[in-house]
Amino acid sequence: MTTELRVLDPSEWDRWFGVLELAFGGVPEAPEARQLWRDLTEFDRFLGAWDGDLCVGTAGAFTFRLTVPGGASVPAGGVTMVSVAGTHRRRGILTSMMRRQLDDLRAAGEPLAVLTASEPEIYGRFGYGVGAYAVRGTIDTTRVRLTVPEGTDGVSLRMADPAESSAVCEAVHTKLVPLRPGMLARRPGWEREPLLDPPGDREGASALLCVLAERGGEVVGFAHYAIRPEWAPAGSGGSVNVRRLMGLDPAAEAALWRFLCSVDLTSSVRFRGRPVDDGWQHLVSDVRRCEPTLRDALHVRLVEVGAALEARTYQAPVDVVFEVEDAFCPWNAGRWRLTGDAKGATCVRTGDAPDLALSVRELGAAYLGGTSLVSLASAGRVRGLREGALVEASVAFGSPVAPWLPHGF
Ligand SMILES: CC(=O)SCCNC(=O)CCNC(=O)[C@H](O)C(C)(C)COP(=O)(O)OP(=O)(O)OC[C@H]1O[C@@H](n2cnc3c(N)ncnc32)[C@H](O)[C@@H]1OP(=O)(O)O
Repeated sequence: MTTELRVLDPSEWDRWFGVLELAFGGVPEAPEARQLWRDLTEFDRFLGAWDGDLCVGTAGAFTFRLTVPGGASVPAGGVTMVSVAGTHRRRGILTSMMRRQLDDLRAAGEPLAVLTASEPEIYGRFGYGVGAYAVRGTIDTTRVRLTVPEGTDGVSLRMADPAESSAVCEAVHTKLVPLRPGMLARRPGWEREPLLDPPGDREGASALLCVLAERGGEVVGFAHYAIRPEWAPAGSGGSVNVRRLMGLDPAAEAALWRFLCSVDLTSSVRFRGRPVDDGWQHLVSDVRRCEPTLRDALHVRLVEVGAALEARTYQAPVDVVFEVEDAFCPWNAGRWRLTGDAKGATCVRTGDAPDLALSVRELGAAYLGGTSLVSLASAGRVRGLREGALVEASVAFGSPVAPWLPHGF
């Protein structure tokens, strides 16, 4: 079988998107979601695999800038909408699309690729590591009490129309982007994404609601959520389903959590996709009754090892030689000397003896500071070759703020 891989033409989009929908189970996207994804499609960066005039594979890359430890905003391809038709699976079409995409990203000078995976097992073979995890949970609000920080009572709350308040919510998001590794600066149009609320996806819950947190007339946070009341069909007690919650300071966030935990006729708050170092864990009286569960969130691939490692800073001085294995992008393979600290870094080719041996996947996992090299070494995925090098590098790669991506793409 020969499959042709080419950039997507706008006239092909509907057929192309149909292949993606079918690969994801055949439930069609709601019209407003479909329209948004079409509007966000960057046609010169989206690929279709064709068997004659049959579309059999899809993959795209959004143009993002990724916040990295130290606060720099680094060009990153946001790999998305990957699928292969069921009739053509396991014949290497995904592999050929990943090959082409990483070559294209490299040619475009993007040192990083990121994605959120439908299944975590798919992308390791292409050099992606899990760079950020996220937490989901359910707070039993009949049993859990919150202790909020000073200043929380000074935050006022106001219900707002989600569409009308979109600009102020987006402004809160934009202010937070440089403060957390893993967050993405995106092109115009993405502010529509949090408002997607197809009735078919609500599962008995209300339409999207928005509450704004304000102080001195300024919006300092917001929560997007829906309520599934006690009497909703298939409900097992009323719940508040949090879609997004963001505050510019601890009091703003606590005010929003306190509000959501006290909605009448509900007995739980369900959330997903929260950062692993989220403040709620320390507000609650009983973390067991919140059932936190860890899940992979952002997968990171160093497209150019040298440029990527130079683009971030290091929270402690580091001077190590990595022996990097990268079978899929062999231009990265070999020895690299990373020298850096909190002010900056250089990462250059070297012939010196290696201090640490690892694959590019582990570098991707550790890159945002959310997964420690020591932890990876405990699973045999990083090998220390010089005494002290593993701890030195692991401390340096860490981040005081856990990486987080508050949305999918
Ligand atoms: C960023 C995103 O968009 S994530 C969305 C990913 N898409 C989906 O989950 C939609 C449903 N699934 C699909 O469309 C397809 O099954 C895909 C895209 C996951 C795989 O496409 P294929 O063309 O079958 O993959 P390909 O033949 O290139 O496989 C390459 C290797 O990955 C392995 N692989 C492929 N899919 C999976 C999987 N879901 N889990 C584990 N391994 C997998 C294959 O076994 C193969 O291994 P091998 O080289 O050792 O033989």
